[in-house]
Amino acid sequence: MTPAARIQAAIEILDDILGGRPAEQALTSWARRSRYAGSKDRAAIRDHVFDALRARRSLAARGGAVTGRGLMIGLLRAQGQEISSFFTGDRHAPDALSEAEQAAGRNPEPGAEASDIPDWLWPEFTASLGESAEAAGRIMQRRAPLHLRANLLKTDRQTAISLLAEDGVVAQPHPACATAMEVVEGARKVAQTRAYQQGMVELQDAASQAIAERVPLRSGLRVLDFCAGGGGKTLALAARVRGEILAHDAAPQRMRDLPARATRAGAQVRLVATDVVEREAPFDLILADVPCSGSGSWRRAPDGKWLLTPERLLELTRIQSAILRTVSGLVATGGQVAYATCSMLRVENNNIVEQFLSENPGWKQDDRAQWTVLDGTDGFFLSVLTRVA
Ligand SMILES: C[S@@+](CC[C@H](N)C(=O)[O-])C[C@H]1O[C@@H](n2cnc3c(N)ncnc32)[C@H](O)[C@@H]1O
Repeated sequence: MTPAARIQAAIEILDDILGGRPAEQALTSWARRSRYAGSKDRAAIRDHVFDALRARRSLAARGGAVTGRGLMIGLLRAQGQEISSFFTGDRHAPDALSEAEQAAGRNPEPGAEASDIPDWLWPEFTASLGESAEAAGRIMQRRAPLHLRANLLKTDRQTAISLLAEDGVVAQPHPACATAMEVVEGARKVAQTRAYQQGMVELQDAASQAIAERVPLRSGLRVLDFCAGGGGKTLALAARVRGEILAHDAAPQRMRDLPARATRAGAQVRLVATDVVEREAPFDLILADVPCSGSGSWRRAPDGKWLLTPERLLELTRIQSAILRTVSGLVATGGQVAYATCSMLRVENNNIVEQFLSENPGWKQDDRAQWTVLDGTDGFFLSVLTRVA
């Protein structure tokens, strides 16, 4: 496909997404009906679509319309590209710009629009990030870095970096924690490397790894990952100890790949169904990596930023408080709960913990940490709570 044909494909997919279809489904549906597209075409089109979605609001201002065409015109303008060399009207290329399209478009307004944050969320976003809000918004307009975790059950970070290099992937240590690496070259080759296939490295954001490193874990503790999902943090915890980590999720199908991933990683993980969690209690340590807005990882799933509503955010905070109450009943005196989100919003982080502590005087907070996109990671929050009475 020519560069112009890729842009036309991105326009069609963006229109599908703007019509309400989730981004991944829209991309898959386009790929199914466009068998002529090779893997490089699909990757380039996906990049266009995600670049446009991350900065949807400011690009619509630049391009003059909230349509696939408007966003791609805005994207090319933001990149300083010559639009007429792609919008030619030739076969498979987008139609040439009309006079109205040439005249439309403006620079985004400073604040929420230039930072690509919905207006309703801007007060909460600025209250959460303070003076860094606009800088954080701008960072989130660009792609997230690719991070790997060295699996300490099988290797160390430096050996992993050397092994990856042998297979054409250049990675360097990331300062967030001792296992984290950032891929600086060869990102698309990671899954083919021996280090990945032999379970020496896992794909995982550096702050997600930093949470697993900071949780007060030691061998011999009874540990439950209560919201295990695909098991990214379960495996990172399991890599730190001898003995098993128990994994639970209210949607157990989310954990379906976890046993195979654990075997590949050499980790001991046991899945626990919801109806037997209480029978397994009390635990010494529970990680509650609760469902959240995902505002810390909107670079990876940018349609989440535009689909979030005030009502959904409120509902999420209620779910978060309810999960924290549930897990607090599953640890004995002296036991700990590590509450975590991949959000940068106060309402899902400090506010939930403060409310829990005010309602539960037998608990105290022992540790708290926050990572934002300004740290070169996704945004994450961790609070370690101890049952003292
Ligand atoms: C942020 S994700 C977990 C990500 C995972 N820990 C990781 O590192 O890959 C939150 C998970 O919580 C689960 N969940 C939602 N409500 C829950 C509940 N009431 N109890 C337990 N898990 C729940 C969801 O199914 C989802 O898999």
